[in-house]
Amino acid sequence: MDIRTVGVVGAGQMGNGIAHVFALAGFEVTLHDISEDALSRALATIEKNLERQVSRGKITGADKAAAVARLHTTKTLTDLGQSDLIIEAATERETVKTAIFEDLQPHLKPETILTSNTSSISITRLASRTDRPEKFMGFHFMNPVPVMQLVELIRGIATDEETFKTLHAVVERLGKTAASAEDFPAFIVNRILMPMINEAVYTLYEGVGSVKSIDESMKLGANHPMGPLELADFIGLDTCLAIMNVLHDGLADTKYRPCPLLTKYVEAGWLGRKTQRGFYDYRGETPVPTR
Ligand SMILES: CC(=O)CC(=O)SCCNC(=O)CCNC(=O)[C@H](O)C(C)(C)COP(=O)(O)OP(=O)(O)OC[C@H]1O[C@@H](n2cnc3c(N)ncnc32)[C@H](O)[C@@H]1OP(=O)(O)O
Ligand SMILES: NC(=O)C1=CN([C@@H]2O[C@H](COP(=O)(O)OP(=O)(O)OC[C@H]3O[C@@H](n4cnc5c(N)ncnc54)[C@H](OP(=O)(O)O)[C@@H]3O)[C@@H](O)[C@H]2O)C=CC1
Repeated sequence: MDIRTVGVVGAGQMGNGIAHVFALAGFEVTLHDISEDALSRALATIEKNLERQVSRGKITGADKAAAVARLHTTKTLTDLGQSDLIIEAATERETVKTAIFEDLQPHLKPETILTSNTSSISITRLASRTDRPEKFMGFHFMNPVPVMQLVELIRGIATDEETFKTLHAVVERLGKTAASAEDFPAFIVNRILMPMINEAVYTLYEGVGSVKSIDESMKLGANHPMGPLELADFIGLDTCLAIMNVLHDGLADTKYRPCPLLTKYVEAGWLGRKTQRGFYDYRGETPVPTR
């Protein structure tokens, strides 16, 4: 199937990155969010990140202008109905995602492919709540989307070969690399990455190290580009906790138990960069560790 028009649901950090790379690659993109604020912030972020690519000589000013012209926003979910491809990138909560697909369904063309950018939730279960499980897939981008090369492709039990091939070709058109993962909790990247982040939070909780020493250790001692706590703040602590809960519930192994300190930060509303406070406080000039 030839994909030309793309509807992105959720204009948070992933939704804006996904809209950015699709518009730059020549797709017509409509970005939806329930909040007007989120839509304006997303457009401002996309403009800033495109400008950064222009200033580093990665794209031209004309590429940027053309990408911006291909970007549309809406608060009305049904405006996405005529898209060839839907990418759901709303909050990591199954009830939120299921409701979005249910609301969209009556307005879709029969051939529209549905995908979710979920970090962890069962693709088979999300697909089973739609009228087209054979045209449903996990389409997992990494953060920051304009920079990261990988896209995980996750088939549900009913996903057909044509859908897989179509999305594989879309990933190539974006200039990214696809990796196939089976539909088990958190797939590949987060099955490995999130327990490491959770272990870093336990290391902090048990007083083995401070925020600064844990992050410095992993940056300088293991050559990670960001320390695990800095990365957790970057991803969003609510998303990290949601993924750990899916691993814990789905694999029924105590090794995936979310650290109580991670739960506490989320309960405080300290969700990381997006709320300006997490393992670091971002309200000043430079990030200050909170422990
Ligand atoms: C939770 C999930 O479900 C799955 C996930 O996504 S897990 C998270 C996966 N992501 C990671 O692990 C990210 C780890 N961190 C990194 O790789 C790096 O710190 C980083 C790429 C984010 C930033 O790198 P840095 O060297 O500190 O910063 P900086 O020099 O400003 O940026 C590096 C490059 O990225 C570009 N860049 C950074 N953010 C960007 C953005 N949002 N948009 C466009 N370009 C961006 C910069 O322009 C720069 O480009 P050049 O190399 O051409 O100069
Ligand atoms: N953060 C990361 O590093 C990665 C995240 N993901 C996945 O991407 C998805 C989005 O994550 P992320 O962008 O970080 O989250 P954010 O919290 O940044 O953004 C989520 C956005 O979805 C909006 N939203 C909530 N409910 C609805 C709805 N019913 N309809 C439309 N929009 C809605 C939220 O609005 P409001 O704020 O008003 O609630 C918010 O703007 C999640 O499934 C996450 O697991 C995948 C890869 C990496």
